[in-house]
Amino acid sequence: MVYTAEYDPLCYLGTPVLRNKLDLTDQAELDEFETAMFVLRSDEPWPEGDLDVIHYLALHQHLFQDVYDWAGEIRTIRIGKGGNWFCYPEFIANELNRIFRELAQANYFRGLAPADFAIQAAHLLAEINAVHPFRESNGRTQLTFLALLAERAGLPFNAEVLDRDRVIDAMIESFAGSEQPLARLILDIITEP
Ligand SMILES: Nc1ncnc2c1ncn2[C@@H]1O[C@H](COP(=O)(O)OP(=O)(O)OP(=O)(O)O)[C@@H](O)[C@H]1O
Repeated sequence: MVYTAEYDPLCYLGTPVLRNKLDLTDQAELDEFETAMFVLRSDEPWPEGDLDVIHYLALHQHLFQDVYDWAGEIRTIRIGKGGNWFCYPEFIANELNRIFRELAQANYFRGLAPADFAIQAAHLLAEINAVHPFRESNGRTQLTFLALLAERAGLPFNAEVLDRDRVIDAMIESFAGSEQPLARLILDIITEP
């Protein structure tokens, strides 16, 4: 997805297309390549870790290692979407440390009833989305991390519930301060059909 961004050295000069390992300068071709690599890497075992910041970065690195040199690295420019600006780069590391420290303090939402897990996970995802640590591919990393979190909490993860428009609408609402639609979505994902 193309972002609102300042001049970006990560892009091919004069274009919004991100430099990539295949040197694709056509956005549609890059999207196709990105999707194919994501599907392939998602199907492999994911990096081991402790559900902390390092683990989160490693997940992005794993999923997008074939596409971008900077996979797994925190972005260095300001970006936004639909008029919403995400965390300024100079604050990202601190914000991530805070968010994941709070996750550890909440014992990774283990032992919660599904409805409570959904509320807590919605808040977590809303916060990670507002930070938007990577230059690109934040959405897929967020959902992969959610799957990992659910698995570690012993809950199912029904990926077929993931309707793209519903996810985006819920994330946008969460950015505006209303986390209820996102919690509802997560509850549907972790509830046995
Ligand atoms: N206007 C907005 N305000 C806040 N968050 C948004 C907005 N538009 C999209 N998002 C969220 O940003 C994330 C997408 O980020 P990004 O494009 O980096 O990831 P992606 O994996 O490439 O995209 P996608 O999840 O759309 O495939 C998703 O969670 C999406 O819901």
